[in-house]
Formats: sequence, C-alpha cells, structure tokens
Amino acid sequence: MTAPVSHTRARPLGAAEIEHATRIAEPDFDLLDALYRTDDPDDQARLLARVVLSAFDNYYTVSRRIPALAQSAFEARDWPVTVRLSKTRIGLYTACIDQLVPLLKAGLPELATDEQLWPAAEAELLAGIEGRYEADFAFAFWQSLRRKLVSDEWRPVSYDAGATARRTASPAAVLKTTTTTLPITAEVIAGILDDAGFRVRWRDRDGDAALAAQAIAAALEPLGPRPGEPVKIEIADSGFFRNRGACLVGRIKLRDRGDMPMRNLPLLIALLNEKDGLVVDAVLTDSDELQYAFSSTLANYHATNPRYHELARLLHELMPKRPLGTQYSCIGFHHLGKVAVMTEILAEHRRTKEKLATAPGFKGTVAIAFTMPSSAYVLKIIRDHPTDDYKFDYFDGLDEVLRKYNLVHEIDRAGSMLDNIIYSNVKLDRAMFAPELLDELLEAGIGTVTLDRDALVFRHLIVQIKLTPLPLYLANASAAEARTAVINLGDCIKNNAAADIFNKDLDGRNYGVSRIRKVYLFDYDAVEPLTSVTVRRDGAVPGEFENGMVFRPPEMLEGLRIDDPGLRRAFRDAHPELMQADYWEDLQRALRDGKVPKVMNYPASRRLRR
Ligand SMILES: Nc1ncnc2c1ncn2[C@@H]1O[C@H](COP(=O)(O)OP(=O)(O)OP(=O)(O)O)[C@@H](O)[C@H]1O
Repeated sequence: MTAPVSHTRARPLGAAEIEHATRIAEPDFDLLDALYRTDDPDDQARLLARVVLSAFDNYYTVSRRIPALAQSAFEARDWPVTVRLSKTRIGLYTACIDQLVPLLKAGLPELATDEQLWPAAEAELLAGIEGRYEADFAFAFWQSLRRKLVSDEWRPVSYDAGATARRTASPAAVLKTTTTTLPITAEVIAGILDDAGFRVRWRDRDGDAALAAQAIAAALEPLGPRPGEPVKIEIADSGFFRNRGACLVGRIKLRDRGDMPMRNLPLLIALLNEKDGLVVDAVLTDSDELQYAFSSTLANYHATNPRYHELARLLHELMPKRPLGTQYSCIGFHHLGKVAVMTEILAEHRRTKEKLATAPGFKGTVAIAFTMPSSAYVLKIIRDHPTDDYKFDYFDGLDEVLRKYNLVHEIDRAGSMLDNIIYSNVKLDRAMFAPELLDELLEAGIGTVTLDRDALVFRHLIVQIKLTPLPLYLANASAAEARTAVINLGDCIKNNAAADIFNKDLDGRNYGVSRIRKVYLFDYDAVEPLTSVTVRRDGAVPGEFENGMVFRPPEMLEGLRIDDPGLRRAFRDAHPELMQADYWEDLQRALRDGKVPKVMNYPASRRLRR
C-alpha cells in the first residue's frame, strides 16, 4: 500500500484572502488610452484585440484560481466560502465583460457600427491566441463582448467557435491509470485515494477502501469477472468540488477476453470531509446515477484540472445520455457550454436534415417551444404577450419572464430545475424551420424575432435539455413507470421548495421526465420565491381579495391535474406532507433562517455506511 502523505491541518481561507484571489484586475488603461487616441485603423484593430485579450486573461486567471480555492475550502470545511466561490464563479465572466463594455462604449462609440474594425481586430485576436489551449474560450469571450457592444443592432454575432474549434480532445490526456488484476483490492483503492493528494487526513482510509472495493466487486459481478483478469482503473487527474462534497471520477476497464468483449464500468467515488476527517461516502457505478450526481441541474463542480475539453469528453463518455454541450456547464464552463450546445444543435440539423417544429405536448401560452425530433434539446422563445388562454390575470412581461429563466440559471437549482442556456441575437437559417413554425414565429407578432434574408434572428433564445412532458410520459408509460414518475414529481416539487422556488402554476404539464427518468420543472414563467408565498390552511372564501401569492396546500393535488385516480393516490401516499400547510410553513421558516435543507444527489443505497 502507498505510504500516506503527511497531512498539514487545512487552514480556513480568510475573507481578505478570498477577496484578493478572486478580484478581477482592472482593465489595461494604458492600452485603452492608446486605443482611444489612435486614428490609424491598423493600430485600432491591434489595440482593440490586445485590450480584449488582456481582459480575458484577467478573467481566466481568476477563474482558474477558483477550483484550487474550492479545494482549500473543502479541506478546511469552510462551507460559506464554498458557496461564495460558486457565486463568484458564475458571475465572473459577465462581470469581466461588463467591466470593459462601458469603457469601450464611451471611448469608442463607433465600435457599435464600425463594419471594418471588427474583422481586422478579430484577425489580430486570432493571431494573438493561436496555439493557446484556451483559444476557443478567449474567442468566445471576444464574441460575447462584441455581442454586448452591438446589442442594440439587429446584427447577430455568431456563437460558432470558428477557427478556434478543437476537433479532437481525447480523455486520455486527463486520466491516471492504475493497472492491476481482479479482484480489485482495498490496497489498490487506498492507493487511488492517496493519489488524489488531499492535504487533510482520512477518518478511516483503509476501512473506506475495503468497503469501496466490496462495492466495486459487487458492481463488476454482472460483467463476468474472472480472478486474475487484468483490469485498468482510469481516474481523472482532477478533483471535483461542489457544496460540501468532492469526488473522484473515472472508469474501470476490462479487456476483451475472447469469451467476453471489452467491458467498461463508470466510477464515481463521492467524498465528504467530516469533522473527524475525510470519508468515502458513496461509490456510484451506474451511468444514470453518475449523471444525476453530476447533474447540470445542480450547482457546477469546480474541476482542478484545466483541460476542460478532455474533461467534458470524459464526462460524456461516462454519461452518454446527457449531450456533450451540457457537460461543460457541469464543470463551470457555462459560456463554452453555450458555444458547444449551439454547435451541437447545428450539427444535429446537418446530420439528420430534420426541421425545427413545435415541441410535442401542450402548446405554451407564454413560450413557443420547438425542437427537431431526434434533437437532445428544446429551443424556446417568450412571447411579447401571452395567448388568450393564459391562466393568470396579469402578465409580468417578457423581461420579467426572461429574468426568471435567468435566475433559475444562476441559483443553486437543487437538482430539479433545468439549466437554461440563454442566447441573445442568434441567427438560424430559415431552412432549419418547418414552414408552419416559421409562419407562427413570424406571424404571431413577436417583436423579438425577425427575418433577415435567409435567416431568422432571435433577440433571445432559451435552450434546455429535451424532456418528455409529463402528460405524454404518463400516457405512454407502464403502470409502474407512471407511478415512479408521479412519486418523482413530488420529489421534484420538494427539491425546488428547498431551493426557495415555488411554481404557482401547479399544473403537472410544466414538468418533464428525463432520459434517466428524473422529473424536472421546465417552465419558469410562474416561479416565485417560496418565502414570498402566503400559505393558507383554510379553503378559499368567495369574493375574498388577497394581495400577493396565496397557496392552499390541500389544493395541490387538484392543481397538478393528474387525472388517473390511482396515480393521484400514489402521489398522496408518497408525499402526504405536500398537502399540509405545516410542511410548507416549516420550510419557509427554515429558508428564512438560512437553514437550507440538504439535497441528496445519489441514492442512499449507494452510501458505504448507512
Ligand atoms: N425542456 C423541455 N423538454 C420537452 N418539452 C418542452 C420543454 N420545454 C417546453 N416543452 C414543451 O413546450 C410546451 C410549452 O413550453 P412551456 O411550458 O415552457 O411554455 P409556457 O408558455 O410557459 O407554458 P404555460 O402556458 O403553461 O405557461 C410544453 O408544454 C412542452 O410540451
């Protein structure tokens, strides 16, 4: 067994230290000054590229420090710092762009309209980033900035990675391999735990390693393992940190044995840092379970290895049911994820030749949702005004709905809301749209969509992972599947409540079932902070007038509009508290006191010590 590394006591990070490490450096004012002063177009292009690149470097430096800080916070059990780091990371990219945009707008107003300068500056930028690993990231930053500077114009800036696109990224570059033979021993696992290089002590490393080895042996059993058979354990050379947890991620590989083909088992070792030391809390070996634990519907992990393409590929290989683009968001690369998702949608269209058409299910009164039949994504726009069937008396307006979608992207989604990828000024070829959808988009009087020659330009475009809307799922599911879905729906409502989210439109048709059969809320125009809702015990009084949002828990079941009496009963039996005012009031109190309930992101049955 590998000798344990010596452990220094982890030191909590001081507020000043975090502040310093995550502070974005000022823009390069000398360069900006030179840019403002010059009239020479070549100098302007060169200086603009340098100004933006220097801002990107400021951003990238800080964003790369955060995973290491997250590791220190985990080691020091400093949970408030962990939360702060996540918040800082998610806002950092926009903060860096917003730092520069007003300066450029004020000093060089012609940037918004200059048709010559941008291509010349882009060529300078591309030359400046050539050969850098994060060239595509720098280019995405450039495009985001440009989009902001020309945002008043109907001039979309592509989300394409262009020349900086990375064609191949083999996960091999981020994997550490241990070669051994079956059965995998506790000593081998202990070696892997040591190799992770934590600077704090384990509570019972050998005991945990033995339990983990047992869990792995049980998971390998269906793959026909033979004692002495060679095996490779490939673990990403990266820590992954989120909330109070950390994990090691990789896979176990068994070679083609003649009577058995090559076999792969995904592996996630979930770690906690308890008061008395590090523990292996759970071992996951099922791709769907990994996907749930690594869900893009939760706060992202901070990955200490900077090779984001290889990590995203590896995660995609381990969790193939989730599209590649969203794997980037899971490790905090939201903006690259945005580029990757758009690239994927365009590639899907090129490959399948399918057209975008209205998404299956109930038509929205607030949104228009569309997709291609085999696409992994749904695209959505928000109408300027709801249709006549809109349920509520008052519509908050397009900006407010977009704000809610954006809020859901930024908060800790606690596992039961989708991540919303929100694009602005996107151009999609007209040929991608089915004629009926094209007519609807252009004729519904939606001010945010226009036709620009052979393309549609969208002021905003929301992209989500495609689910099966709950009513469609229930209509086609077996009795057991339907029952599970309805019970999962209750869990989904509870998880959202734990994230201080209440969907005032209780209707079950706002929810969908994913490829791993979890239920998620996908419609956010009616979400409110749970803490702002008035919970009533009594029934409604005719003619009664109440200010604000009022919710009567006994009306929950009716609100969900699940017609099947058996399914209603299943929901009631599994979640009786959802129909009781006490549950909601207790939760509101806990949220107001800052006691956020824990969200479990793997089944309790996978814990090593239950
Ligand atoms: N992520 C998704 N996956 C699959 N289908 C979706 C998704 N988002 C929306 N849809 C489909 O599009 C329809 C309309 O979307 P959505 O519910 O967001 O619109 P809405 O106008 O906000 O609805 P409502 O009228 O209930 O407020 C849904 O009923 C569903 O059929």
